[in-house]
Amino acid sequence: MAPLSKTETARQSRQWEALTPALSEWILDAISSMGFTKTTPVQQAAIPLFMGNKDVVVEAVTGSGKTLGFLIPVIERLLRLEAPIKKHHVGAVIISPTRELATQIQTVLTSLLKFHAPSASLLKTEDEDTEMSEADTAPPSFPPLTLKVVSQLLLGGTVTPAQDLRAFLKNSPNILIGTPGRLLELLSSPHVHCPQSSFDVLVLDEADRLLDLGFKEDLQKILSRLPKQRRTGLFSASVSEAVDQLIRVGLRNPVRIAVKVKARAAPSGKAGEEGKIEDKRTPASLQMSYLVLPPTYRIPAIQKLLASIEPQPQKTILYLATCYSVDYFQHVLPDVLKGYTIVPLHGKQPDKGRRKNFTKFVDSLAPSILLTTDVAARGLDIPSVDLVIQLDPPSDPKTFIHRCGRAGRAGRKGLAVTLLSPGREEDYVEFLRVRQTPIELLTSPPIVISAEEAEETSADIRNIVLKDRGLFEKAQRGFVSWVRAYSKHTASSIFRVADLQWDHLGHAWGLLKLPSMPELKKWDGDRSLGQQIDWDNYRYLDKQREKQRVVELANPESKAKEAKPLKRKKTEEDAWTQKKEQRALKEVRREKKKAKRDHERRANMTEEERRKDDELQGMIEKVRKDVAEKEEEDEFEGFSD
Ligand SMILES: Nc1ncnc2c1ncn2[C@@H]1O[C@H](COP(=O)(O)OP(=O)(O)OP(=O)(O)O)[C@@H](O)[C@H]1O
Repeated sequence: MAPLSKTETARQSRQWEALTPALSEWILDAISSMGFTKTTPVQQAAIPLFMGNKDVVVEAVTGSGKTLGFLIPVIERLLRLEAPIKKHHVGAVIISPTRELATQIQTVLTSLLKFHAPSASLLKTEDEDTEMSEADTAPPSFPPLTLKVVSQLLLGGTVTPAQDLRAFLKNSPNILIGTPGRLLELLSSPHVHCPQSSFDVLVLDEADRLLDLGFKEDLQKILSRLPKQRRTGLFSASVSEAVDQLIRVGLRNPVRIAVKVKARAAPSGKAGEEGKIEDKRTPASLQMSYLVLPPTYRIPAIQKLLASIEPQPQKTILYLATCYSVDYFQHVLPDVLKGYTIVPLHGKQPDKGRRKNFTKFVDSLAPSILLTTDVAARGLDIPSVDLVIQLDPPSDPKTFIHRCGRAGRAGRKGLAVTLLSPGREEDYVEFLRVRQTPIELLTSPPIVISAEEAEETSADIRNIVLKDRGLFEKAQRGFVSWVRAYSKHTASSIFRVADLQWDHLGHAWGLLKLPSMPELKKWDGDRSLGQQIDWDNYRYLDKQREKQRVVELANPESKAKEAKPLKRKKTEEDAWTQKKEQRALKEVRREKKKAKRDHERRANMTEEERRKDDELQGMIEKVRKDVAEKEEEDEFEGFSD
């Protein structure tokens, strides 16, 4: 691949009008009305190449304007075809890993197309919902051979595949934007055509994520349904080795465009010595920081951070490791982080709720915190997010820059803070530095937490849990899922279950006892966490559940009787639990053996060899765990809660 000369790019003017080939007048109008006076560096480099006849692989920091960097060339290419694309033929496909991101791409596309009269005439307008006369709302008509861009959004969970097909047949879109599964379903229909004569361009947004194990198969099937003669663009803030594989499969002599940021590294400490200038994979406007705190100090630290940042953060994203942890903390945090609207968002929420919550966060006028998982790590463009907090670093280090990059977008100031535990987790800082993602200790605002404050917050959380037995169950489930996620960190030599301080974690979560789980088999600490709970009088807030509990408590036989019809399910669950425990035990044993082997193998390695070895082992481990997790999730889906 021929890398683009950076100096050459820098010399060019950053005016939209100066791009060659020149953009259409209506696109220039659209961009100017959006208030974008200059191109961003990635747009400057990618638009002319992708509009011309080049395949591109584009890596540019989060929030740097990649969406327009591919949408403008896609539109321009379709509108420069010699004749309109035939009915039920597709000219372009844009693939995104999440529904939210696909929806966002569609929104940006629509806001551009409003400026293209022939395409705008086919957009559904708000007027359709008003009571204007037909004559007022009738779209202007254009000769049949006028080139137009019509798009369709394809998302799992919203409408059925049959409805997608019906909409396709009715509107005959020439751009499809969607998540891989739904796109594949539509492209598999014999009524949807992508022949060489019509199909022009494919875009993979967040390309590296699309190549992760979960999507790879669908993606390859999609590729097999598209003609080989086409333009292809891969866009992401983190182009990994996996993308290099795809380049070999689907791209022709692509140009690689890498827009990185130069930053001065932290000085070595020697007198008069300045830090070196290094490449950074995160935007200059984003301050990337960390705090080292024991588990019980973390929520008080978040309280303090929110209180000491000036001006007060209006939109914050707080990342947790799992859906079940979000499901638990959404009930606890409103009482602990007072003054903030807490909005939960995770992949196990029903689709309608997920969309509603996302809109609630985006539209909120009050200071709000989106409590979420990696489902909201990539691509989401909510310009008013000024703070990102990672209560847990992500299992996959690639996700790290995407999570942080939800703040500090398009040159706006942002702060991303990652919370690490003292000890081995502190090695994560160096681990990130080597990956051109330097983070620095947060010193301003200073966050100092006393042991009393930490204890008080744990007690507050526990008191919230004590009000509802249902919350206790959510806490237990959330904690187990968190431990499981922790054991799956790619950087497995940094995040080790064996190093976890169970009692501290239990208090930090407000647990009333530690759940019984294989990871705790050999732990001889106090599983009751020093709590004396009157379990018989510990009530559910939910009236139905409480009634049932009281009946069962008074008459244990009725419980046995009631349980009878469920016997088959119970047996299955028991078997599942046993199987899970055995698997986890095996895992613990294997990890121990592996740690011993690794120690012997690495004893004579240089630091560089060790770093490479870490990367390699991490990749192997991730593939193994992804497969195991998928198997386990498939089993788990079979049981209702
Ligand atoms: N030329 C421009 N000038 C100023 N702002 C711009 C320009 N182009 C795009 N933006 C704005 O920058 C923000 C980030 O753009 P976008 O979402 O495309 O970033 P991205 O590079 O795709 O980020 P990520 O890697 O996180 O997906 C958006 O709010 C967008 O409207």
